[in-house]
Amino acid sequence: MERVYRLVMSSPDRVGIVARVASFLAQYNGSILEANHHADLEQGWFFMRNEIKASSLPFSAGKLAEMFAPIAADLDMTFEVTDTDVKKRVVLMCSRDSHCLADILNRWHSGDLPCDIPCVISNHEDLRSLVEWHGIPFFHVPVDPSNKAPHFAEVERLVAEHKADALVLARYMQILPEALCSLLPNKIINIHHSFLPSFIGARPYHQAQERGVKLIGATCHYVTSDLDAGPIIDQDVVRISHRDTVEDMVRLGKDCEKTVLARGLRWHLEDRILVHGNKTVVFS
Ligand SMILES: Nc1nc2c(c(=O)[nH]1)N[C@@H](CN(C=O)c1ccc(C(=O)N[C@@H](CCC(=O)O)C(=O)O)cc1)CN2
Repeated sequence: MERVYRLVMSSPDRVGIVARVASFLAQYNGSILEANHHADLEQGWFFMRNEIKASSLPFSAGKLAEMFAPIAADLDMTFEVTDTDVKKRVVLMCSRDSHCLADILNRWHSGDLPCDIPCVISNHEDLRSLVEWHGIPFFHVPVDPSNKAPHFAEVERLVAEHKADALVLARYMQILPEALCSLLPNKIINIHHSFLPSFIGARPYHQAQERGVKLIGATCHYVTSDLDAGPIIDQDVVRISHRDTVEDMVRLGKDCEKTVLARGLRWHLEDRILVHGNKTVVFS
């Protein structure tokens, strides 16, 4: 695959941003392979994402960031430069349900997810064999419901030890403390098994059954200390009827959860998600 640098930007909206960035890249013969931008007129904010052919530039991704910094400063712009040759290190977290974890591991194993998975952390032993079949270290870190602090201290230690760039909660069923959430802002991805903002928290399918809804769904979102209220990355829904039990919903929901999580993770890995406040712009 062609090595690409990704330049992801956001700033107060003004005329001339696209021209300034394009002229800067053209000045150094930068070949733009993909360009996306969006002006949020309500917020007065501008979002932009460029993919640049790495071999067309006479310098590294780090030098590109250094050369672009003065233009960003002039535009009050925040920006990031990433390099497709540098894979993100994604630590997965799970509990007992295997479908989302198995799907992510399979997509990674087949090369469909361009990331490294340095380890998997779980509060249960159930999924060890699945993870170790893929040759990935599995860490069982039990939770004492009366004192969860040791669990999360060990999770933080493992996250640091494995130099995680992102966490994926693949049906991990514990609420992360603020300290852990703030370690990786907008880099902890959760798959919640409801169409948020409906049915936050535990047992959303039971809540759906109780409410008598005709659609269930899944939501991939960034994790914050506000439970299931972080920036939404992707969602989808499945039709159900009065004939469906909670068990039917669990079965019908699994494909939806897997698809939504995989799509959300891929977009994160490709730097396609820009967060502003509690909302996202996704250049899918
Ligand atoms: N800080 C955050 N942590 C988590 C979030 C989040 O948005 N912020 N998302 C979840 C969501 N989730 C599943 O999708 C989830 C929500 C609530 C609970 C829960 O109440 N768990 C209990 C323990 C349950 C058990 O031991 O079986 C609790 O933590 O007290 C679980 C999952 C994931 N975390």
